[in-house]
Amino acid sequence: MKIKNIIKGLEVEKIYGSLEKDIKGISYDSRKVGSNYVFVAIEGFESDGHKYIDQAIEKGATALVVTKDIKVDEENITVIKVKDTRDSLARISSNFYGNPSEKMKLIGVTGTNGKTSITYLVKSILEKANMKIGIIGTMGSVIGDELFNTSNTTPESLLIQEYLYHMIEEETKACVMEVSSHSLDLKRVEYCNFDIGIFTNLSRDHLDYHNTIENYFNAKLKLFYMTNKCNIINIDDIYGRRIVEETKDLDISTITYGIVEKATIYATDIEYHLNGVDFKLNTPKGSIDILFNIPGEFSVYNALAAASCAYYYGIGLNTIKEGLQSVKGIKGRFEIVPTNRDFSVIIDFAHTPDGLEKVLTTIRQFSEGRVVAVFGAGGNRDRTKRPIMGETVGKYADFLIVTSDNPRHEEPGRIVDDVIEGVKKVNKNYIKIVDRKEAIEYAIKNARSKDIILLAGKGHETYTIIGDEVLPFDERQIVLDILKKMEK
Ligand SMILES: CC(=O)N[C@H]1[C@@H](OP(=O)(O)OP(=O)(O)OC[C@H]2O[C@@H](n3ccc(=O)[nH]c3=O)[C@H](O)[C@@H]2O)O[C@H](CO)[C@@H](O)[C@@H]1O[C@H](C)C(=O)N[C@@H](C)C(=O)N[C@H](CCC(=O)O)C(=O)O
Ligand SMILES: Nc1ncnc2c1ncn2[C@@H]1O[C@H](COP(=O)(O)OP(=O)(O)OP(=O)(O)O)[C@@H](O)[C@H]1O
Ligand SMILES: N[C@H](CCC[C@H](N)C(=O)O)C(=O)O
Ligand SMILES: [Mg+2]
Repeated sequence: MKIKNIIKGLEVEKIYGSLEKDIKGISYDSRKVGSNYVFVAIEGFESDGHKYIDQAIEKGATALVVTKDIKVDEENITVIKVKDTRDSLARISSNFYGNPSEKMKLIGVTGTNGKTSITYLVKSILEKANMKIGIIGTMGSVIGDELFNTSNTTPESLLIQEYLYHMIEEETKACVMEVSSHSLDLKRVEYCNFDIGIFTNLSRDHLDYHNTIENYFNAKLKLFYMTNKCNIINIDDIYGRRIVEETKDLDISTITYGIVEKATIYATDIEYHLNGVDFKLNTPKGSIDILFNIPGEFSVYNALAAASCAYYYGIGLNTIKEGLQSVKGIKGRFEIVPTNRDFSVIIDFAHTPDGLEKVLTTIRQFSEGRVVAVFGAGGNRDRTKRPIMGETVGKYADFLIVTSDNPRHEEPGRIVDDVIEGVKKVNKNYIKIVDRKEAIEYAIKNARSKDIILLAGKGHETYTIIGDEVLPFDERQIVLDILKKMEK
């Protein structure tokens, strides 16, 4: 594609050189530049792409998108100066891949907890309505039958556009994408043509990045100004009600959902079980009973969000029911590990105070023995949530094993101490075992009859991140290995 076509709609400050060159690809990482590429220089948090321009040219870049005045020795290099290279990356990536989001139904899901869960529920329902649907999110991107691992929940704009392009090629005409607050702030989803935006809830997380809850909320709010057709909002959440208020003058539909407040789509007759939750799904077009296979009130909210999305697309209640009920479970979300013993082990991705409260209160509803929690907090992430996580778990569990969860570049023992600071506030029995494998082993070896052991924080992850290293760590396997060892 010619440069002049790639930069359509781009706000340009200055251009040097020809716009007639044919471009084969785009990269914002000098190490991944190929022959006849555009290199987009981004000033990041750790480094500055402008420092790597020479390397980019060496590797074959023939055009540069920059924010700084730079001197290029080579002739024949086109330089395009812009105000914001993250925004420009999103614009040119969308152009390069033929603006794929305009050719499909794109659904964005944002909020602190529940995004991944909802994407899989939406996929299940839409598939029952014979729509082929892709996913972009924490557990990777699903295009056709293939899963592509991504390191971010919402990848960089270039990758989003590439994935959407491949979805179109595969005749997947709908995509449900998790839209993180970082991605909204860092313009990864700019120029995405969203049909629908779904809001789950907002609670404490990511203050390392946003500093205040208000900034975090404002980042999420952006999605609901980007949508073209419908906003789907949980109005039992105070921030959900604010979104409805803030967007009330927009010329698009709003569907509200909830259990407590009077909403468009709501649940009644909720009956909780350890293996799921039953409820009546009520819509303006009628009601239907749902037997949902993931337990907890939070699961009712996730199901309502997904049902609202299907409802907007005109999918009938029976199909919605079929789609929701055919989800037998989602990896790492209230996943019960078979132990064949008289105690239970549950793996769950709760990694925020709210997520922990939700999953622990669900377990408490049915526990006959002790509730034992093995958990920690991630390194190089929000520190302010750590003591609150400790306090929350202390409130709802009977015994706490405080351990590590992806220490990244922090000292694991110190992260554990930050969590314990909160545990101490509630005067519960706890033990500090920094090594997570040893912590799990301790929980299992000391399990009593009818105990429920919750392994929280890692969910679907089958690795642990120490420094920059990603090492294998699959809790399912670890539990099974410990049980086997105990049999000997
Ligand atoms: C804080 C943050 O989001 N940082 C993201 C950001 O990195 P950065 O701006 O710091 O990049 P940098 O390292 O300073 O480099 C600047 C530029 O120089 C370039 N470079 C660098 C070195 C080199 O040799 N050559 C070169 O060209 C880099 O490619 C980059 O373009 O841009 C990168 C490329 O898109 C992201 O991978 C990176 O995510 C990091 C890894 C991250 O951990 N992000 C987390 C906090 C995040 O985004 N999380 C959310 C939410 C999670 C959830 O709750 O679900 C998510 O969506 O994943
Ligand atoms: N609607 C909800 N409200 C509160 N907690 C929830 C909800 N849904 C799920 N959870 C809890 O949060 C955990 C993470 O759920 P999920 O992966 O769906 O969230 P997410 O928003 O995608 O998280 P992330 O920001 O890491 O991508 C679950 O394992 C569960 O403990
Ligand atoms: N997407 C979330 C995942 C957290 C998972 C937990 N295992 C951790 O490492 O903190 C984040 O990056 O904050
Ligand atoms: Mg997710």
